[in-house]
Amino acid sequence: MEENRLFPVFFKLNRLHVLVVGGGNIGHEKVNAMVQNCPEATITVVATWFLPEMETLAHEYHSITLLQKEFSCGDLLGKDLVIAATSDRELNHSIWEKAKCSKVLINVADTPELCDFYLGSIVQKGNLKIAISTNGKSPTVAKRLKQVLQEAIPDGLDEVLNKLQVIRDKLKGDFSEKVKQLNKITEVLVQDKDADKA
Ligand SMILES: C[C@@]1(CC(=O)O)C2=NC(=C\c3[nH]c(c(CCC(=O)O)c3CC(=O)O)Cc3[nH]c(c(CC(=O)O)c3CCC(=O)O)/C=C3\N/C(=C\2)[C@@H](CCC(=O)O)[C@]3(C)CC(=O)O)/[C@H]1CCC(=O)O
Ligand SMILES: NC(=O)c1ccc[n+]([C@@H]2O[C@H](COP(=O)([O-])OP(=O)(O)OC[C@H]3O[C@@H](n4cnc5c(N)ncnc54)[C@H](O)[C@@H]3O)[C@@H](O)[C@H]2O)c1
Repeated sequence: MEENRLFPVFFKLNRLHVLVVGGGNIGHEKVNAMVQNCPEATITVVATWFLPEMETLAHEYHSITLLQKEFSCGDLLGKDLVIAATSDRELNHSIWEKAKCSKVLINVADTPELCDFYLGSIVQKGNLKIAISTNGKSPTVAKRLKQVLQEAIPDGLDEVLNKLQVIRDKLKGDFSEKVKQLNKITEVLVQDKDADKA
């Protein structure tokens, strides 16, 4: 079976500055995904025009800055991540070239082969977050799986996480003893249901 070799990480977008080039449907979708996860995400969007939905989003989230202009090299200065989401394939390619020269990580929305990272489909329940990737095969399946998991994960799990944090902070002893105790307490989460019935 073919394997997904992407390595998931969870960015703290309030500590990074993201440049999005393109203020149309896809630019809006990507910016919206970022602020839904991190309302303080620092995002600059450069585009020759913006969808009204993008303008509304920028009014709602003050860490979004809209710059109505053509993309230029200088837009990359001080940015940690870039998303090229214009409708112009050649332009997207040239943004990629410039980002590579500047050693900035880039996602090129119309060319998976040029992406240093993909955005995932995201399940969120309180403190829990699960990011899904289909290796770029089918973002629609990722979206559907998100809906399934969102329903399947009980709301009560967040309470479990909060209680476990309290226990974790209280546990004394050396590191391996702490790990042993936490594994014991959480054993119930992976207990075989059939074994319970027996
Ligand atoms: C998960 C999600 C996150 C997000 O965007 O926030 C995401 N795409 C979503 C939706 C979606 N995207 C597309 C459709 C239409 C149906 C279809 O074409 O399949 C739908 C469905 C819909 O909108 O309902 C079209 C599309 N997408 C890409 C291309 C280019 C290509 O494949 O060549 C094209 C063709 C463009 C064209 O034909 O013009 C590429 C990528 N899309 C990815 C992520 C990355 C791979 C993730 C993975 O590994 O699975 C990757 C590689 C790069 C990236 O964008 O990061 C988000 C779900 C949000 C949610 O959870 O609700
Ligand atoms: N990755 C994904 O999830 C995904 C999904 C669907 C489509 N796409 C791809 O994303 C791309 C964008 O699609 P869209 O629907 O958002 O397009 P769109 O036409 O709605 O928006 C294009 C944006 O690019 C901007 N732009 C164009 N030239 C520019 C320039 N020189 N400088 C600055 N901004 C410029 C425009 O001002 C506009 O804001 C398409 O190539 C499409 O194939 C990706």
